[in-house]
Amino acid sequence: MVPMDVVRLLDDYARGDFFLATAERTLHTSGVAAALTDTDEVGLSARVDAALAGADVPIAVGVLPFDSEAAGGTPGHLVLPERARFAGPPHPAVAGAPRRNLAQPVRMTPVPAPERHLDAVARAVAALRDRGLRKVVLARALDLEFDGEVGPEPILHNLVLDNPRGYTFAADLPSGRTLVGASPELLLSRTGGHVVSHPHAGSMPRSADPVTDAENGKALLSSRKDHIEHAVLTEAVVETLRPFCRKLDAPTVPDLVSTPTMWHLGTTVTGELVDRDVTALRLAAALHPTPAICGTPTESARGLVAELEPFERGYYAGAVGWVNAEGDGEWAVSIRCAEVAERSLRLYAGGGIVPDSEPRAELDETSAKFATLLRAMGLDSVSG
Ligand SMILES: C=C(O[C@@H]1C=C(C(=O)O)C=C[C@H]1O)C(=O)O
Repeated sequence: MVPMDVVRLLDDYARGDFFLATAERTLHTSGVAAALTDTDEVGLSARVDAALAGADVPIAVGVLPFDSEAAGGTPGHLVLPERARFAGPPHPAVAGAPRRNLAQPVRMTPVPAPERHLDAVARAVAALRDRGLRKVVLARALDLEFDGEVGPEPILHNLVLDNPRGYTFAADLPSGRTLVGASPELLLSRTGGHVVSHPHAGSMPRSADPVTDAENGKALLSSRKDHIEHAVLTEAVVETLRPFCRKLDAPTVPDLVSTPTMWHLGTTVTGELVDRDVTALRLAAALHPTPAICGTPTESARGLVAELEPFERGYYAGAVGWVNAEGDGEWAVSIRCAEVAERSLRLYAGGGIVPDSEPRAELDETSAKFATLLRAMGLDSVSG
């Protein structure tokens, strides 16, 4: 097989396609041979297996929502494409490629207003204590409106240039909108019997000043609050994967992970499957929603999210990825992303709240997380 040129794959991406770039490979698919949409993720996974068995192009790509049981029922949505092409990773090949220019928005509206988010965090802290939760993840949105059409293509292009690591994606949604983003976080990958998850929790912003930047990384490594937030997550991932695995390893101390905009605590969990019939999609559905984007215990946290956030998350804080006929695949947590409509965009950013969380620091953390998308759009970070 002639290796595909990754730059061409990126240039070929157009609204409606699927694109996922990682440090190891790039995937671009186009066309729709079959589309499967279901609010039952385990059922969806079985339907995808059946469809893949007879498919000409034996891969399925798509998205899982944050909460398929939410009012309005956002379904999981997978497509068996007409064409699928893999290439090597975009970096370093794309280094030096020119950035694309985007129109400036005519309006930027935080949802809710920053003061309301501060209030929601304070209420979340109180609810954790009153209801006995260990953690909840609260998000906010930022709406950008434009005079003319804004396509996902230039945003994806700039995100790929900006993010040498992680999972940079564009996925078509059932609404015809596009989810575009650059997530640092691997929910699950499966290669043969080998599974990997790289959950993230605990955050500090990067800084342009090298001294402050190094201090922020160090502060995160020694923050008790962030280690608690992280331990809740790792425990849940290990517990969920354990029944599927005959061997499972998770280091007891997390790593310091960096993206161009954030520092995080991350733990690489690896395992060997008992049963190779369990696909990457099935495992992703079992793990999702992790405490990285929901909380612990899951159901109470999901309820608190619905009470305190004034919007539906849709496909933000869900999962994006692919699975093939062998059951291999990779699924990233769909964060650091935006939903792109014709003339508007909704960005999302959230953070884990534990009993020691400070509202102001949590608001600032979400502002820092918006920067992944804002930078790709040629905009400065928002404050507040
Ligand atoms: C929820 C988000 O990020 C998640 C929350 C984190 C945290 O609370 O420290 C860290 C990484 C992500 O798992 C987001 O970016 O929107």
